Amino acid sequence: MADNFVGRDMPGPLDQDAAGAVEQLEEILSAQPPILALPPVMSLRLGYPTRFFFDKHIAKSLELRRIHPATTLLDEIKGLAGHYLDEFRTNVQHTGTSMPQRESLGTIARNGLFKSRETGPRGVARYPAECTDLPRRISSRLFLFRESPEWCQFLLWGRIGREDEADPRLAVDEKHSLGFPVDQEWKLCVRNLPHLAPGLLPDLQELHSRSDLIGTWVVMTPSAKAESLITALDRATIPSNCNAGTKGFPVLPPSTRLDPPDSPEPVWPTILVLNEPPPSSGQKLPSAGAERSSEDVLPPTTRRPRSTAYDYGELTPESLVQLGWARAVETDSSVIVFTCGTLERIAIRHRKTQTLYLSDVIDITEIRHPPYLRLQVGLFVAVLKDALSRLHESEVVSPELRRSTRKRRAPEDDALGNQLKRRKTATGSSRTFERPQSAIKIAGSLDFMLLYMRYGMHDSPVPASFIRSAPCLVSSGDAEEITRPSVKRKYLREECVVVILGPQIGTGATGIAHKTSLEVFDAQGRTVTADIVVKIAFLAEQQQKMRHEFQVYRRLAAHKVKGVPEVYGIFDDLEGGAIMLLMSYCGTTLWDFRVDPMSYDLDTKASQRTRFLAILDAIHAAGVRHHDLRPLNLLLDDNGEAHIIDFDVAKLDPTEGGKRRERRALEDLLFDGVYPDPSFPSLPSTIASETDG
Ligand SMILES: Nc1ncnc2c1ncn2[C@@H]1O[C@H](COP(=O)(O)OP(=O)(O)OP(=O)(O)O)[C@@H](O)[C@H]1O
Repeated sequence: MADNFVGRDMPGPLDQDAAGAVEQLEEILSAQPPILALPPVMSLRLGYPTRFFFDKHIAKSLELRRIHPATTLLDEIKGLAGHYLDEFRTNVQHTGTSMPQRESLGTIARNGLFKSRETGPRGVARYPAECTDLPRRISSRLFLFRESPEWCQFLLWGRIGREDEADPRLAVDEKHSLGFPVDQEWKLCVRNLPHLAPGLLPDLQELHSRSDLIGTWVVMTPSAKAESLITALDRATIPSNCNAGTKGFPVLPPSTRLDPPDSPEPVWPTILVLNEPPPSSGQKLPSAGAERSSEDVLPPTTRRPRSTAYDYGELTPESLVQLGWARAVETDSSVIVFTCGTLERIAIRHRKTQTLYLSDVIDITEIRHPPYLRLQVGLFVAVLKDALSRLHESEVVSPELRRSTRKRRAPEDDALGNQLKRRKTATGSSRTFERPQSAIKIAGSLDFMLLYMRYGMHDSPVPASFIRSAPCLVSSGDAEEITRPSVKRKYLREECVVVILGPQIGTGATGIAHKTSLEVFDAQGRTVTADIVVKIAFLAEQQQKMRHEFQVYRRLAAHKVKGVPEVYGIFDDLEGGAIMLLMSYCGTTLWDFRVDPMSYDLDTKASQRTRFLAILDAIHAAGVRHHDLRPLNLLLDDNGEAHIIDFDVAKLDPTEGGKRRERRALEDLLFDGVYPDPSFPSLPSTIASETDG
């Protein structure tokens, strides 16, 4: 398990004296990394992932405003590696240390080639994951475990994010970072850390609790285009406006969010040449606090022909920088590495001046001063040092800005991925959700929606415009299918449903679920609100699943089934990319109510178990089989009322035998704690067609 990564000494030659040890280290770090070779693939698009939807909603104070060259950055990083190697040289404690084996680099490369078995960014990511194994061991030994006789693998590198798994058709993926080993409960794995430098343990624990992803790596597959993008990054211009195209919208009251500060003692002082405030974004916003704008709301004029169409943006130097920057804001990283396995650039995000400082281009297999692996040692030390030095500065930062990425992880088979294998998560908020029917009723009759994001790094400068594409099932249970209304040139404020997305509460195969506040005006002009849940789907398959799920809810609503979410419709993003299912909040999952986090025992009362079975009977009576009954889809609300959610793989008109088997499976789950591994999403077998008898 995760513990394996800690304290695993690499077998090495006999003890060294100080000079010999350093010499051996230098030799290891001078080795040239192998050349990356990937299996050929048919077509991969070097496009901007659909996450650009979220990037349009980054708070103004966190946006990228300026790019500046940092010609001394590589020297700074090289100097840092040198400093810690010198310290190692003078530190007598290491006598008796066995060296990590240089040969391990040899085992990953044959004839100077690193052959990745996988394709796309996954294949490229294997390269740093394995080639930087030694630099990671060495940097953690030099910086964190100064007295250790071992070269343990404490720093992990990999990809996270099952919540929006890497699109296999894309040749770029920005979700890579450093991380620490964790235990089953996602706590920093502190066993076998007796040699941690004094006083560091609480800091590491705090760092891990705030952000378990350190640094941002944007990985592209190697190609002439990827190389030209990396080369041209310093010529990228900042677009004056990359927000949604809505105009005349109401502005939310100012947020109380505090943005994280930079380190008071930057690891890269010579590169920070700018001290003046960031240039303005050039965008004119309506005056703040204009809760009720006198202007009409104007939907964007440039629209995608079909809002459900999933399309990648163009990957240009501008959008590549934007991609890395947005991810760094999300993970609160100061360092962004752009790599395509052949060329690389290191960038520093300076928060105060909203500036990205860009290093010179690094030719991975050619660079000699410093050699690539030595540069990596300095880089990893720099990333850690910066993150730790910012810890005490950012104590005041609102916990809201802490990342919401510690949700369901993508288990990839690299070191970080393996330990990140995790169930989908509900935050188990104690907040009580209200659901005044008046707000829902009014919203049910409106077709135009303004979406604001307000959580973490998001504070929409401009809301996105959405149009209804499926009806509210509460206003009319047996709602007719609606054709998407045509978009009007302008809307009065009272014609708009305002939704303000809060933090994620869970993720799954269909999309990302958020706590959301819904606001509309009533007939008297008063604002009425309701707390709801919104599930967002981006990819074409997700959207298809979501529309199927809606059809299932329609059937359930027509049969007046209680104990399932109330559904308030689907809205499509006018500028493309996303569709959203609006529904009622159903509480916390049984998984989160486990008696003991280490066990699979569920904490339910007899009456709740009976109620879950009664809900399933009603679902079956309506002619629906759920096909995915797991503790993550069984919820108890604040009043202890049972709910069954997640009908994206449900089937209509199932066989009697299928229904009986599903009921027995639910009984097993509720009474005997027998259920599928919650780490994994709906298994293909559960989606299989209804052929059973
Ligand atoms: N109406 C709701 N009320 C409360 N929490 C919800 C609601 N809908 C979704 N969630 C949370 O979000 C998580 C993911 O939602 P859901 O299961 O609907 O997504 P999915 O993409 O269909 O997942 P799966 O991969 O299991 O099919 C749930 O496990 C739950 O924690």
